[in-house]
Amino acid sequence: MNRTVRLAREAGGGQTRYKGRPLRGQNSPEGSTSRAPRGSRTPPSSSRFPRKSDSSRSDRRPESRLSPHSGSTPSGSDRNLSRLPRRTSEGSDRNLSRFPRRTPESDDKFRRVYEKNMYSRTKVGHSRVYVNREVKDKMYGRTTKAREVESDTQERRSRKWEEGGSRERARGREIDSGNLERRSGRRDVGASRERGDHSRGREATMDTQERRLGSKEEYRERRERRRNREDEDAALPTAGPADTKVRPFTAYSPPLSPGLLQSVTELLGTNPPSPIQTLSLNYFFPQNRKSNPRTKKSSETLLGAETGSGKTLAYLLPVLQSLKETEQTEDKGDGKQRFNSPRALILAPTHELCRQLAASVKQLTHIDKLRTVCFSNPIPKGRKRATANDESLYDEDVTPEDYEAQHGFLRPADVVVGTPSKMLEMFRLSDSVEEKLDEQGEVVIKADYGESKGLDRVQWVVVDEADVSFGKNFRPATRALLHFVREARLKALGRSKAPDKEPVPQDEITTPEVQVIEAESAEKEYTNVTPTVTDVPPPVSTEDTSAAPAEKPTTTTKVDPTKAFTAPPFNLVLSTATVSSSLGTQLAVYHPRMIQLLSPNLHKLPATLRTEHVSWSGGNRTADVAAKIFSIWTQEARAMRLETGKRYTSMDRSKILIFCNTASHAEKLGRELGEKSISTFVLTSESTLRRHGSNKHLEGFLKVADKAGDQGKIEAQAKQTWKEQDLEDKQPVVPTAVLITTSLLSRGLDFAPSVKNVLIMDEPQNMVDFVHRAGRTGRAGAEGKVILFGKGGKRSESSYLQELRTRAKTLRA
Ligand SMILES: Nc1ncnc2c1ncn2[C@@H]1O[C@H](COP(=O)(O)OP(=O)(O)OP(=O)(O)O)[C@@H](O)[C@H]1O
Repeated sequence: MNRTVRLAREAGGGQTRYKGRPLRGQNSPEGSTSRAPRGSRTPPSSSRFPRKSDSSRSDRRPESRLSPHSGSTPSGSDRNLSRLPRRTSEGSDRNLSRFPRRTPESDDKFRRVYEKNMYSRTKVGHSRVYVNREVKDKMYGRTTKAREVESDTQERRSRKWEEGGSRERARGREIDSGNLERRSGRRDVGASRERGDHSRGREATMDTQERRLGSKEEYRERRERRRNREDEDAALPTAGPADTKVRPFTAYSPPLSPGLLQSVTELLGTNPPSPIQTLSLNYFFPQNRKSNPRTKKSSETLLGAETGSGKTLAYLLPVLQSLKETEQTEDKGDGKQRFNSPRALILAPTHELCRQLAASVKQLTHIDKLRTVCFSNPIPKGRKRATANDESLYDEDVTPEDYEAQHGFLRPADVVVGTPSKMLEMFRLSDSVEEKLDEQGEVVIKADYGESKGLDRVQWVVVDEADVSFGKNFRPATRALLHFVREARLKALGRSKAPDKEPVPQDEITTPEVQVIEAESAEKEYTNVTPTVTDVPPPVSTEDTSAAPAEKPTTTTKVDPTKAFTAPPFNLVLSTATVSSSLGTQLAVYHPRMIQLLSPNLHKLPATLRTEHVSWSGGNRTADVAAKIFSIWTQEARAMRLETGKRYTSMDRSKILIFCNTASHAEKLGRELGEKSISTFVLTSESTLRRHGSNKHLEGFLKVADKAGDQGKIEAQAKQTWKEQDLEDKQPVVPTAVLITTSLLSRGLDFAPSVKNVLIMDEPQNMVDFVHRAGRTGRAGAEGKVILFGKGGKRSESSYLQELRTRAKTLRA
């Protein structure tokens, strides 16, 4: 016999296994009470395999596992063969009745399979030998942990196989007995089994299955019918399996127009869609999906995904595609209608974000030519600012008339971007909106408004940063605007009479077929989206209770439960990185049918974002911040020298974003860092720069929504300018690399990848605030770091910060 095989037998035991279970004809080597130790090859005990008596088991247990180098040959191959199950006089009958007869061939086959599984071929010196896996692990330094994991997996598989087997057998018995009963009228099925009449059982099983399933075609037809029925039955919003297979953007064209596809390619190159984009595209363009598990129409959708995950594109693509598709039909009228009103409204909480979103829309539609107006870009075309301080051109002073006359929404506008209150003002809906509780404790939205203009064609309303827009400060304006759009749409659809009482038929809405998806795995670690009884605001009704003055009527809008549950006559899309408990409550009460598309990493920090906690030294806090900033730049300089051998200049410094809690604190920090030769730029809600209607002052910090590579070009240009100035002035010019701000800039803004560090100086107000501040870096797979100041000994660190530190760890993706 071949030497290598002999070595193998010596090294191992005589237990014969196949895929984690003992081979047929062999009794389980496991003891009746003891469980197999981890890492051993013993299969879990199973009633399927009869156990041997203890004495016979001890015979079979290997004394030692030997190294192939030991050269000792304990009792050789014969001994191993003798370990194969022996038929004891007491067990043999039972074995014979349950298993096929053992033959030399079958024994040989078992041995081969056993060796294949237990042993592996390896090279020792110049010869190839079979060695026991455990020995091999030791030879190659494989860790016990790795072995344990593998062994656990095998054990699990083995158990699964056993369970599956027993289920199968039970099912077989059922069918078997039923069939036998029918065929021969015999009730005593046990008798036939005792006689070993298994062939009849098998036949019966096959017969029954064939009769049950019918032909393949019949089966498919039935399956199709069942699926269709499920589609009809699926109540909204039901969870269905999400189609998360990543396809390139090109796979969505059509329906994505070639123009949009080209713009996306210019922006992202060949990058595939992010997970939330895949969810969204599969949902809004279901015709593209191969599997179509459950589809149902819905006009309300929530997109939830971590910061920097590409939610903007996730909602813009379906909206812009839909606008492009319906453009033809819209233009068919008298040719003028299109110019009267926008077809999509995009709401965002800050002017900075509105401007950035508008720039993104413009970039995406520069080929398809959809017109975009941003109400936060107030300077009318053709007018130049007289002086830098020309107050008349600030945001607040731009009137709807200005827009109408020179810039505005009465000219072609497919998409309008703005904050909710600016929209109300520009559409002449309201100067003031407030939410109050009336005497009965019901929520009342109070608004003064003029004639509702220009909202009758709105097909899409997108609410970005939905948890802020539906939060305490913005809710009255957002809800009021949604109310007015709804009214205008119903009027346009000829349903102005008692609109609150009857639900709006879905067919009248240009809603695409949608897939109902809810990612189960979404972490809701620190927010509770299920409203509690105390959370739920009182129900809503619309009722005119106050007499309206002739020109500017005042309407008190009560929220009405019937109205709250009817679908809006337009598509409503909310986008957020945090589903806060108050947003959850709002959705449960006002939009119970909303479909939620949630990325599995919702409420997690981006995977590429690192977190650092820094203690205060106990002295001047500004000095600590300055020290941190210099240490960041010093590290960068060292890394650059090592990697490229080049000298690190002030132009090479990465950008740093610092968050404070108040405007005054931000201003003070800016001043003090300036004294330490750190050039900073401070932007808070009180800064006059904000009112100039452009994001120019944030240039270098914000990402430019333009062709891929343009960001790099812009930064290179900026560096060049600095260098030229430097030469001209013969003065060292230090570009501003530190932006100090408050939570104002923590929402939605897409900062450039050069913003690599975010410093959180003051304790964020809550976890949501922390997630958004931290999320300004580490975006779209770029590296980033968030540094949270305030860590100290247990005494100096507030309990809140301690909690935040612990939770930040759990937020790792
Ligand atoms: N598929 C993609 N591949 C690579 N980069 C992408 C992709 N989609 C979007 N991006 C980029 O990711 C960045 C972040 O996108 P976006 O601003 O939409 O994130 P977000 O999820 O809205 O973040 P936030 O929650 O902070 O608002 C943008 O610069 C965008 O160009």
